[in-house]
Amino acid sequence: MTRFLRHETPIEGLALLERVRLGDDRGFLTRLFCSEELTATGWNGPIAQINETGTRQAGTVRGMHFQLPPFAEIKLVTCVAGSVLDVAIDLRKGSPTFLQHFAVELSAKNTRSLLIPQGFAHGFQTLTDNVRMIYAHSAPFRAEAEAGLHAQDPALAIDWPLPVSNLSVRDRSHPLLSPEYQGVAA
Ligand SMILES: Cc1cn([C@H]2C[C@H](O)[C@@H](COP(=O)(O)OP(=O)(O)O[C@H]3O[C@H](C)C(=O)[C@H](O)[C@H]3O)O2)c(=O)[nH]c1=O
Repeated sequence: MTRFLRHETPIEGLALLERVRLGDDRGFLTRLFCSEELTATGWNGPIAQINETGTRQAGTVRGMHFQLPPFAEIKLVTCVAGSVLDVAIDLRKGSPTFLQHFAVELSAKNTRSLLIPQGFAHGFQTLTDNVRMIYAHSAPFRAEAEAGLHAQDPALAIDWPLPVSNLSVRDRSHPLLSPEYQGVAA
């Protein structure tokens, strides 16, 4: 029995996964990752890292992050406490959906995860206090490969549901996109 139902999004390669919840009188079990199943849905390698973030206040935005090649990464993003608006932006050079984004609510309740291919920037806004996020990464963290877009860049036109707050110093410093920006090799 599959534990992940894949839902396509308007952006090719970016998939919304519904993690099937197995319940009984004690509660439930859902899988956060399954190499057998996820290979078929786009995760084509080992997990290099699994990270957790905790965010105290609603309205906080983390992002919009990506790693440059050769450390570009697939990310599987899951919310295990609270809820967020999760956003992935297509940065793939030549993509027909270049610079378009897809936004979806991830929450501890809705058992959704976003499977984000290489060539995308990722970020989220917390919709509740005390959010916990789990990320599986297909590439190791390399500070020298870190890059980011500004979450409030008018060129991205992301409609954050709450007033944006608590941007990190680094996230506040991401430059706005120039009209010449071509994206990243996917
Ligand atoms: C990603 C990462 C970061 N770090 C260090 C670097 C900084 O000193 C510190 C916080 O990193 P950052 O400010 O990039 O963390 P977030 O802003 O919460 O980024 C996270 O949220 C956004 C939405 C994402 O998409 C990132 O993948 C995810 O890491 O942890 C590590 O040591 N290892 C790692 O794998």
